[in-house]
Amino acid sequence: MGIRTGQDYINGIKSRNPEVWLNGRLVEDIYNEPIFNQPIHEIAKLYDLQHDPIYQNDITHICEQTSERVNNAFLSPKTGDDLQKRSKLFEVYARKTYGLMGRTPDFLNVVVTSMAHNCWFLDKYNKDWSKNIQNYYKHIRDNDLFLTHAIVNPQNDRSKSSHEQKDPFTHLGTVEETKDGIIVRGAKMLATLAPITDEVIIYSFPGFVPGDERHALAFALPIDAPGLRIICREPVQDGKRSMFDHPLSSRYDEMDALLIFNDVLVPWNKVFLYNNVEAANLLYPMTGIAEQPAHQSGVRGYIKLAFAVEVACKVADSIGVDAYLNVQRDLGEVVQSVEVIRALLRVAEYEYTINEHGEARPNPDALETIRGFLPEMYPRAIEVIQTIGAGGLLMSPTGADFDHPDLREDVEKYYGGRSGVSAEERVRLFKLAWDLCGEAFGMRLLQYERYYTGDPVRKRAIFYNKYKKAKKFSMVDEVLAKPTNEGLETINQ
Ligand SMILES: Cc1cc2nc3c(=O)[nH]c(=O)nc-3n(C[C@H](O)[C@H](O)[C@H](O)COP(=O)(O)OP(=O)(O)OC[C@H]3O[C@@H](n4cnc5c(N)ncnc54)[C@H](O)[C@@H]3O)c2cc1C
Ligand SMILES: Nc1c(O)cccc1C(=O)O
Repeated sequence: MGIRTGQDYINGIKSRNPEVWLNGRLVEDIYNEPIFNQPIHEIAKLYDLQHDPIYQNDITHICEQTSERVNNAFLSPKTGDDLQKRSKLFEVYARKTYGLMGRTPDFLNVVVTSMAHNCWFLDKYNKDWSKNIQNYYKHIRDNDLFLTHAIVNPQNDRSKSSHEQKDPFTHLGTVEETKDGIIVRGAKMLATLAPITDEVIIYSFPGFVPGDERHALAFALPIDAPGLRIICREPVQDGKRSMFDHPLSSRYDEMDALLIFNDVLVPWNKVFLYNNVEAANLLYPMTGIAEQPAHQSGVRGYIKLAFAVEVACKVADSIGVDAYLNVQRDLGEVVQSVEVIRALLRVAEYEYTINEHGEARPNPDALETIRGFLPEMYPRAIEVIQTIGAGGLLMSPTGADFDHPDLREDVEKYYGGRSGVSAEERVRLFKLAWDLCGEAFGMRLLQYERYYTGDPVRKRAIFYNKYKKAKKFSMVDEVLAKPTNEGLETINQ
């Protein structure tokens, strides 16, 4: 089949009936559910880009194995040029969604591509796991599927390991083996976009300890697998909000969900790892599924930060406050933060390495530095929007006020910006800014940047420890090894 259109994607959504709970009710029709409908259309637009002659060559390629056109997320990067092709895809998708949708189809398709490319790792433990991931990769590539994932255990008691939780099946685990596959029970979080995807892949961040064997597993399933329950977080919009009043939250809200597996059968051919703590802990560091999606996150995060910074600059300009030194300083700072991320991305993409398995990997230090700083830079950009927009962010009238003839004159007079900025221009800009920096939608976007990659505190600590091992701080040793009487000898002669 190869690349799908937006309509193909929508037809897929309509053909399935996952068990999705939203606000205490079972959603009967995912496509027509107002809260999901617009985000479905935003994803569909990305699928359509694959057929758009302006974008097609930038985001797709002809598959060597099938001679069909497939998305660049399925390209196993072997050269720097391949990394560039991927980068182009990430940038196109991110620009179309302003970086606000983090888990567009490219993200997990890159994860599975990397796992399959590094099947040597699974091969060491079990040849079937390795074969299964390779077949799964072909399945999602050739059917151009959209995946969600859940790699974190629910937060019940973080001071205890999986097998120490009150109920042994709080964290997802295997109940039994059957001739058809494994039966799994328990929960996993936090599956972004789950209700509007085709399939789910389950694996874990490292952290299992001996005793956790039943929880150490990886597999994939269709999103409507019998027994899989999806409980959505409270929506940040009702699906009926006006695009005038909420230009971002009405379009780009990515629903997040908890996945509960009520004795779900995972067929053997979809099991990628099972009953093995060591393999489950090494999957993330060994198969490129940290670095390859971090490239997507880096490009997407760059666009999102650049977008927030543009909003800050436009808000300042629209009310003439960017004439003040303090405002210029803040704007200069956040513009520089965008430039820092842009530069780091170039380092990541050009200082790549080819590993012994022939896979091109972007520079991990640069990507990890992005992952370290974005959770600080993005909230700072949001703070700058809040500070510069100040009370005006809360004062905006609604689109309905603009439409009412009795209010028109007041609205035009009192809501306009600096000379040349009409009331409608300014109000629409401020509403967009408020979606980003004040609404629940914007706060979720901020929380996403803080936590999408795991706990930033522990990530930084891991980075430091690796850096220390690799660099050994040899310049200091070198200078200290110099003779302490070097200069004195010549002076005394
Ligand atoms: C908007 C959003 C979307 C997301 N989408 C996805 C998704 O699609 N798929 C997915 O799998 N995940 C997703 N995530 C989840 C993400 O992977 C986790 O939020 C992240 O890994 C952090 O884990 P946690 O939220 O369980 O926090 P916790 O690990 O519970 O941490 C909570 C706090 O306790 C501290 N803490 C906890 N344990 C320790 C420890 N051992 N040592 C020191 N400090 C500790 C942390 O520093 C933190 O401050 C998403 C998260 C967000 C916010
Ligand atoms: N956050 C990640 C995820 O959810 C899947 C794969 C990789 C990551 C990551 O940031 O490393």
